[in-house]
Amino acid sequence: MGLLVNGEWRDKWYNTEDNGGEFKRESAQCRGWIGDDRYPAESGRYHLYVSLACPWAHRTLIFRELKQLQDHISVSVVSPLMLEQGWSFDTEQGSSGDALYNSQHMHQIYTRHQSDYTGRVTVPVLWDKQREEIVSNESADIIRMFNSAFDDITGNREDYYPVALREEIDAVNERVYHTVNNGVYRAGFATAQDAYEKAYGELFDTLDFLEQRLAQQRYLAGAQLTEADWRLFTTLIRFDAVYHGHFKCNRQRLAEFPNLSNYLRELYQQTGVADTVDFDHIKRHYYISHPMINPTQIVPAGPQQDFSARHDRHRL
Ligand SMILES: N[C@@H](CCC(=O)N[C@@H](CS)C(=O)NCC(=O)O)C(=O)O
Repeated sequence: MGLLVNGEWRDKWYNTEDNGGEFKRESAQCRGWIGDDRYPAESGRYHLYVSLACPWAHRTLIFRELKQLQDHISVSVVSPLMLEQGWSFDTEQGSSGDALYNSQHMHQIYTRHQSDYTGRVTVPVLWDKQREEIVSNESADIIRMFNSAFDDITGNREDYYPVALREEIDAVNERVYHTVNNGVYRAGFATAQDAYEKAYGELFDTLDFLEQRLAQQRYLAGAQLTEADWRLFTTLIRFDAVYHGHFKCNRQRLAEFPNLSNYLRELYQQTGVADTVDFDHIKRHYYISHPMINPTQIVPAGPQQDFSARHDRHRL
């Protein structure tokens, strides 16, 4: 685990000391947009680098399924283990290999984009095969592009960010991002008790709020499934297997929230979504890649979960 400094890899963990023990996530640096002059929407031109373990990358894989982009955007999957060299393409550990350049490590993709790149080497990455550069390494942007940029190519016009619901979606996203998506990391990577307790408190306040909301409406922004739901989904699906124990988010398990757990099963059962969920990668990534949290690197055998079980969301 580390970062690039002027194109050189340095093996270094997150610095929480300068922030009173709080984990602060760096902003993504590459923010290009499909549909702009540089990056026209074309079938076969773009490639996604993802980890099946990573909740941010997971969003992009879900949108690739929902928007039927599988034949238009190719994918490489990194190994679940993020160790001294960061994300790797170790096929023995479950990576698909780098389909474009046969690289060994993800940091080589970043230095191919910019030889003196400085910053963390994160997934997902949307890569332009023609210009040989990163279009975007921000999942929130990538799913917005996937939502509409390729509609003329696929003919799929399903809209997960409809104009009429944007204000509502943006408001939910804002709270869910800070307190849930990033909230579990703020709890898990905290190196001071008060920083951990703050993240823990905010996380469960938001889960209580969402549980209430889902008692009255089927989805986060109302009667229609939107981007806000998919952004929450990738954290919820990992909750009991990883965040509850490994990140100490243990006031209760997600399975103990009746509405959230039924809602989670409904989302999991949408066409194509179950294929994007890989608990082997998810569990091995977190429990092995963070030795300061889990020094034995033992991967827990449980919990037993069945997301294909019946849900009750039709009642709303
Ligand atoms: N803002 C980014 C965050 C992505 C991110 O932090 N990914 C994690 C994996 S879950 C990563 O690659 N971390 C490596 C690191 O921080 O060095 C996004 O949403 O796309």
